Amino acid sequence: MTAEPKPTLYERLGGVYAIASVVDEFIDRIMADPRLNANPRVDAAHHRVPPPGFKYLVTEMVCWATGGPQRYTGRSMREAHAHLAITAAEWDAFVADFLATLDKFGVHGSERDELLAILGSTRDDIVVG
Ligand code: HEM
Repeated sequence: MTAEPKPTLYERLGGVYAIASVVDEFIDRIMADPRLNANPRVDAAHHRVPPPGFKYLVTEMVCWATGGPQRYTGRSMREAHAHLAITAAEWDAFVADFLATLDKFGVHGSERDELLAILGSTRDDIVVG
């Protein structure tokens, strides 16, 4: 008997349509979060960047990072966030928003843990100090 290969995280999440739906809700949530927009640089960028393009890039990145066939075409995390001076407290608010979105879509267990690990792996490139 040959063991079936474990489906990728991308497949277990439901592929691009499911991931794009989660990103859509998540970006709406963070762009309106007063804890994040209290940082004037984040607030300014959130009002300058058109949400559809932002959602497109984040969807591309999540699909790529979870093992999907997409390729991320945006800037590196360090390059995209260096000018924003994001603090540890802002990072924590961002993660709380992410968890609230996963709850809303019923993403639990291993999928939730694996997504949190991917998120956490970028922290040092995004948070200053
Ligand atoms: C794992 C965590 C994060 C991921 C995966 C992520 C992903 C991205 C991506 C893909 C872009 C677009 C890059 C490009 O334009 O080429 C971006 C830009 C941006 N991100 Fe994040 N981000 C993260 C954390 C954060 C946090 C914590 C904040 C705010 C507190 C934030 C605020 C922004 C803003 C405001 C922009 C637009 C910057 C600009 O164009 O001036 N991000 N992010």
